[in-house]
Order: sequence, then structure tokens, then C-alpha cells
Amino acid sequence: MTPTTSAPTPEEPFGARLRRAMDARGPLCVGIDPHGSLLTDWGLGDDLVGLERFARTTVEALADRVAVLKPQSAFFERFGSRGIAVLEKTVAEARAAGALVLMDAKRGDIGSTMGAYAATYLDKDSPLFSDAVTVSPYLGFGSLRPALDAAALSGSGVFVLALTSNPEGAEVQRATAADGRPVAQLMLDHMAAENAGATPLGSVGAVVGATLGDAGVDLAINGPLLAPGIGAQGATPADLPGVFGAAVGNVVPSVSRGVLRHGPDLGALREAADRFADEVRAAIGGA
Ligand SMILES: O=C(O)c1cc(=O)[nH]c(=O)n1[C@@H]1O[C@H](COP(=O)(O)O)[C@@H](O)[C@H]1O
Repeated sequence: MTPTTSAPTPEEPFGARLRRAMDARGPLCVGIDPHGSLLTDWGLGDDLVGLERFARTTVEALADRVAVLKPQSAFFERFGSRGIAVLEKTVAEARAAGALVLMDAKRGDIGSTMGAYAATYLDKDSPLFSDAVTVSPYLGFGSLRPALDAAALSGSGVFVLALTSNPEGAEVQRATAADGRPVAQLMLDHMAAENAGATPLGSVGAVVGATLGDAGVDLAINGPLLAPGIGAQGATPADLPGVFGAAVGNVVPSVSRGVLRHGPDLGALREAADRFADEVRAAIGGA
């Protein structure tokens, strides 16, 4: 019998799309973090109008030149439903202008609740659909299964916290798991298993702070490594080879305030991002 319906075409996986963007534009990610203090410094009100202007300006300045834009959901959520409406528009405009959008929401929950988060960010029909989302595995890596499955279905990605840039993270992430591995290594090994066999790059990324010095863990997960902490938290692109060693080619260095503080002038924002991109290239090579 001839089948009358065919399976839906799998979307091109996030890892492949990210690799292409990194090769074409360089690996830099810029965060869209509308801190109240930044809105004020930009001459805007710390209100919805200011939020919208800030996000739109950042997208206009950067979405055609950096590989990834990373809106920080918390700074939009603080304005309630109307802030989330601005976030929806920001995601859509950034994607339309050619950037990959990594939603920084750091979600983590169990079972069907995690499934609802996955539907929010990783289902193509959701108004907040993004190319990838940050998630926390500290309710157990297996609790992320709904997000991992949803990402595989829609060709999106997840970035899983491993070793975060804040000093407080170490008491959990560097602790020893029941089998003797550091907890962060256990998580990274799970990510490596998810990405096994993917080419050119898996769609499950790890978050590893650029602030850590030698990460001291095996980062060969065959996936992207988001490296926040550059700029305001004190790390520089020159630190990346020391933190990431042989895995540095998969690093997506991430800066928020270090770029955003140069706004609202479009040219100044672009120059700041270009400067970080140049420093990244000098430190780790690439486009
Ligand atoms: O997932 C993240 O992006 C993240 C992980 C981490 O370990 N540390 C970290 O700072 N971040 C985020 O990266 C951004 C850092 O902002 P800046 O310090 O202004 O560059 C914030 O949105 C943080 O929530």
C-alpha cells in the first residue's frame, strides 16, 4: 500500500544552524538585559516604553551582525504580561533580522511542568518560540527530557547550566556526585550522550562561565559552550583559551552590559560588539 501521508520533515537542527552562524559571523552572543539602570543611562524611563525602545534599539544595532542574541527573560517579566509581549516582539524581530535567539530563562522543573516550559519556548507554534533556551539540570538531568525532546522535534536547542559564572554556583556544581564525579561533570557527560553522533555540532549546549579560570572538567560534549561573564563580571576574551582548552572552538562567548552600556547610539553599540568580536577572534581564531 502506498502511504498517503509522510512524516513531518525534520527541521535543520539548531547545532548545525549555530555552527553556520558562528562560521559566518564569529561566535559572539550579546545579551539583551534591560536593567533599570541601563534604561536610565540611555535616557529612557524604567517603564514599558523604555523597555520596548531599549530592546528594539539593541536588535536594530546587532541582529544583522552577531551570531546570537540572548534576551534575559527576567528583565521583561518584571513588567508583567505587557513586558512579555515586548519580549515576544523582540524575539520575532531579532530572528527576522537574521540572529539566532537564545532565550535566557534558566527554566527547570519536573515532568509535565517542564513539558509546559518546553511548549513555551521550543514549540514552533508558541509566541515565545526561540532558537534555543537556557535550562537548569539541578532537579536532575532527566527532568529536562521534555525540553530535550521538544528541541529535537522543532530543530531548536537547549543550553544546560553546568558551571555558572557566579561564585555561589560551586557549592552545588563542584560537589561530588554519588559515583565520585563532580556534579557538573555528571551533567556534561549527560550532554555528551545527547549529542553523540551529531554533526557538525550537537544541539545540546552547556553553560560554562568565562570567569572560572581552568574549568577543570571535560568539555568535549560535541555541543556549543555558552561562556557568559565577559565584560561586567570581569572576564575577557583573552581568558577563553585558559578556561576551555581544546574545546575553545565550540565556545559562544556572551556579553551583556559590556556592550549595552554603550547605547543608545546604534554606531556605538555596533562598535562595542565589533570590538569584543575582534578580541574573541584574536584569542581563539575563527570568523
Ligand atoms: O545563562 C546565562 O546566560 C548565564 C549563566 C551564567 O552562568 N552567568 C550569567 O551571567 N548568565 C547570564 O548572562 C548575563 C550576564 O550579563 P553581564 O554580566 O551584563 O554580561 C545575564 O543575563 C546572566 O543571567
